[in-house]
Amino acid sequence: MTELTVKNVSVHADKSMLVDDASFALARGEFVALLGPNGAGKTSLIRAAMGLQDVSAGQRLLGGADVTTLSPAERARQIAYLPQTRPLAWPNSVRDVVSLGRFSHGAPLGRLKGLDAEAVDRALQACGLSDLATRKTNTLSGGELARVHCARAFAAEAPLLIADEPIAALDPRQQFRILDLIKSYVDHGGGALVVLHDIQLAARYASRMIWMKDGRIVADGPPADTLTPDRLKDIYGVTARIEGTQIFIEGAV
Ligand SMILES: Nc1ncnc2c1ncn2[C@@H]1O[C@H](COP(=O)(O)OP(=O)(O)OP(=O)(O)O)[C@@H](O)[C@H]1O
Repeated sequence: MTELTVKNVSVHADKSMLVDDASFALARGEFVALLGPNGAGKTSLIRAAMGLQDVSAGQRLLGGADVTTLSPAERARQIAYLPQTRPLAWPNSVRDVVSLGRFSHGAPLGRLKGLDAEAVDRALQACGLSDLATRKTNTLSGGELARVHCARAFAAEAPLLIADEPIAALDPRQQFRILDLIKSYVDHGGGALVVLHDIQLAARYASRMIWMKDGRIVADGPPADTLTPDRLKDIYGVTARIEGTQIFIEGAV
């Protein structure tokens, strides 16, 4: 079932067109990679899709309802959002940060109980953080912190997840770990839209790739159909060879 539908959405800021007539849908059971060069409009599009950014045209439907008619908590119960910038101003414990994922369920501040506490425990365990639950977040490595942010998103136990560059600045093992966690979430019935700059990893994990350039979606489909040397040349301005699942980027055009 399609949970999130974006129809002919455009976003302007001042006189600039950030997103131009974009349409896509995200359903449960899909791992969708959103790709495109810096400044293509990926973050603007996903923020618009969730109703966090005003649009100049188009519709955003979440579970059939216009997102703008849903409260922030109602939206958060349906879409867990892992933004690109994830400030943690205070050195809270890992468990407290992951618990933030339950606020959309009305969980109170302080120690969580019952179903909320169980959801936090499940998210900590899924992300391999049970042993780090009492650690302060300012003592963690970048890879551990990335897993904390994932766990916070998973703790919401929302049917959809939107993650904006969740593997930026992580080493290869940590990148696989995060993408494996998202894959497992999808295998268990979630739907994920993930902004990625690593084309190879996107092709390996995604069931669908949405390609953006200059604010427009220029292709949307399985890697086998949409990942081509011509696409990489058009979108990123690079020459590339593709052999099976291997992508060899040879240089700038
Ligand atoms: N509020 C704003 N006012 C003016 N321009 C903006 C505003 N927000 C974003 N932009 C511009 O819109 C363009 C698209 O930005 P966006 O963050 O959506 O791109 P992106 O594809 O997510 O980029 P990246 O891969 O670098 O994160 C950029 O050129 C950015 O400078």
